[in-house]
This record gives sequence, structure tokens and C-alpha cells, in this order.
Amino acid sequence: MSKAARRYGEQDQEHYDRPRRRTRPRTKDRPSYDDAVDGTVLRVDRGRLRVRLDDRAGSPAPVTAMKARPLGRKAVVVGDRVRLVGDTSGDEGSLARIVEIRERSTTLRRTADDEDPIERIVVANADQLVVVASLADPEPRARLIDRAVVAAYVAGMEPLLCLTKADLASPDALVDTYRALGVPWVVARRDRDPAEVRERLAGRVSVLVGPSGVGKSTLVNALVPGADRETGGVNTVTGRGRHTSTQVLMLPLPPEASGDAEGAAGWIVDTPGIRSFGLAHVGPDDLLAAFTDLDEAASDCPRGCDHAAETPECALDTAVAEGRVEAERVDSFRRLLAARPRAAGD
Ligand SMILES: Nc1nc2c(ncn2[C@@H]2O[C@H](COP(=O)(O)OP(=O)(O)OP(=O)(O)O)[C@@H](O)[C@H]2O)c(=O)[nH]1
Ligand SMILES: [Zn+2]
Repeated sequence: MSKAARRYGEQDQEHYDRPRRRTRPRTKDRPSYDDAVDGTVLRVDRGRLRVRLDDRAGSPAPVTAMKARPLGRKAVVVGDRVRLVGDTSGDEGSLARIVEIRERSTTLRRTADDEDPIERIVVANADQLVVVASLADPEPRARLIDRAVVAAYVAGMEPLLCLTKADLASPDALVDTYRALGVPWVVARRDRDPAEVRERLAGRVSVLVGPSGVGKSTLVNALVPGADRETGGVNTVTGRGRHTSTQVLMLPLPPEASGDAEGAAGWIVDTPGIRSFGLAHVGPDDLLAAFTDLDEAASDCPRGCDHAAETPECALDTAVAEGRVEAERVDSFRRLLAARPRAAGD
């Protein structure tokens, strides 16, 4: 078949697939939304979205909005940059319409579970993943931390290790295991102002993740006075807190704390209900992409190499033997690789 004929064939197919409506020219069909305003989604609550408008510096209160027709079934998530029309006054009872979702720079996914078999995007456009782990009570779980670090790399976000309850134990041993990975870290304890953490969050959109009990809410409350995150309030039987504490929520960091102008202080996204990340579709080479120093050596690997320590043909071992890459880096990469499959209890 000639190229032209094939193209004709495809066009034909398209017409065949959509016979119901006569198609009018797209430009005339679609409203231009010239008067749309820009905003960021801070919270999603049963189809209603809370959106902070960019040009409403004087009034930080978000407006309520809903998804409009043109978006179809496309989900709007926390962190999404959107365009709104309609009543954007934010007045009691007002409802704006989201007509466009801007292209996402990053997407963080959570793992499918029994209640929801679909792996969903939970946060868009965040640039830092703060992996919160307590140094004691409960003990840090290396595998869980590793999985979160993988999730960060795959989402295109930078990981930051935040080690809490530093009043109870030293971070030295744990920090040692992440040195080769180059993951930055900070410590926090509830009886001190989290100045170091705040510095790391300045001007960025950071997602906080970590299992229940590590002191995430305590930290959020210290960073955002008035956030009122419920602490120590999780039901040990169901593993759940109140409804409000299981919701993903984006909070502005107070500008005065960082000394920056409005908007530059940064944002944190609390993810209380998220227990694990979608790593099912992460292949060895997806993770390798985050290890730019190993990338080249691995190009000598046989096609489809899983780069595991047990794989004799893996070129990473040759590269280590020849001193082209650091053994520690390969070990760290392989450790993260091994953390991908979901283990029971994670
Ligand atoms: N010793 C010590 N305890 C802390 C520290 N930070 C928090 N805690 C305590 O640890 C418990 C859990 O803290 P939360 O802030 O509720 O932890 P969380 O990670 O939000 O956990 P959930 O609310 O269950 O999701 C609470 O009893 C806190 O008081 C700390 O720096 N040192
Ligand atoms: Zn390999």
C-alpha cells in the first residue's frame, strides 16, 4: 500500500469509528476561554476541587471548582495547574469550572490496592519527595525508604530523607546507607524548630510521605502553624484516622518563615492515606536513568539485562572491575532495584 493510500485508509477508519455526530471544524466547536484564570489545585474532595488562584495574592483563600465538560474523564489531582472560568469569586456557594489542565512536569503515583485496583496519580508538578522516617519508635524500615526513593526518581522528583525523632536515636547508621546514593538528608525533633527542614523546602513543592507514627503531622504542624494536622490520632485497628487526615492536601508554607515574597516560600503536600507507590511498571532501565554515572557502562549490557547482582553478563560488574564506576553506586542501584517488587506489609 502506498503511503497516501494508507493515510486515506486511516482517515476512513476514523470516520467509521465516530459516525454519530457530524464533526464541525474544531476551532469553531471549542470556546476560546480567553477570560480563564490560572490556579493550582490544593485539594480534591468528592468531585469538588479547592483551587488557589495565581493572581489572588491578597486573598489566599482557595475557590471551589468542578471539572468541566472538555476534560472528559481526565482526573484532576492535587498540584495540577489548571485554568478556570465561571464564578471565580470564591464567595460562599460559588462554583468555578476547570476547563484545562496544564501539562504536568512530574507525576507521583500510588500503588493499586484491594479497594482501588487502578494505579493512580496522586500529586502532579511536585519537585521534591520528602521521605519521612523516624529514627526510633517506630524503627526506620529501610525497604520502605528505598521504595520511596525509587518512586521519587521515577516520578522525576528529587528525594529528601527527613529523619524524625532525633531526640531518641542517632541518624549516623541510617545516613551511612544512603551516602552512596547521594540522597540529601535532614533531621528533625519535635522539641526544636525545624529550621533545617524549612530551608530545604523553600521555594519548592514538596510531597511528604511516610508510614503512620513517624511524626509527619507533628512536622507539618510545626512548618505550617494552623495546619491543624491530627497527631497520634490513628485508629490502630483500621489503620485510619479521621476522614480529614486521610486526604491529600497541599499547604502553603508561611512566607515570613523563609523571608521570601508571596509564593516563593514553597508548598508542602501531605499524603496521609498513601501507603505505597506504584512501582509495578518500573523496569530496570527506568531506574537506571536516575543513575547517570552508570548509564554509559550499562550500555554494554546484553539487551534486556536486568542488571541484578546475580546476572553474570551484566556489564556493570565489568565496569566496577575496571574502575570505570564505583562499586558502592552499583550496590546502591541494585539495592533500589531489589526494593521494587512489593513485599507483604509494605
Ligand atoms: N520522641 C519524639 N516523639 C515524637 C516526635 N515527633 C512526633 N512524635 C510523637 O510520635 C507520635 C506520632 O506522631 P504524629 O505526628 O502523629 O505521626 P504521623 O506520622 O503523623 O502519624 P499518623 O498521624 O499516624 O499518620 C506522636 O505521639 C508524637 O507526639 C519527636 O521528634 N520525638
Ligand atoms: Zn546489566
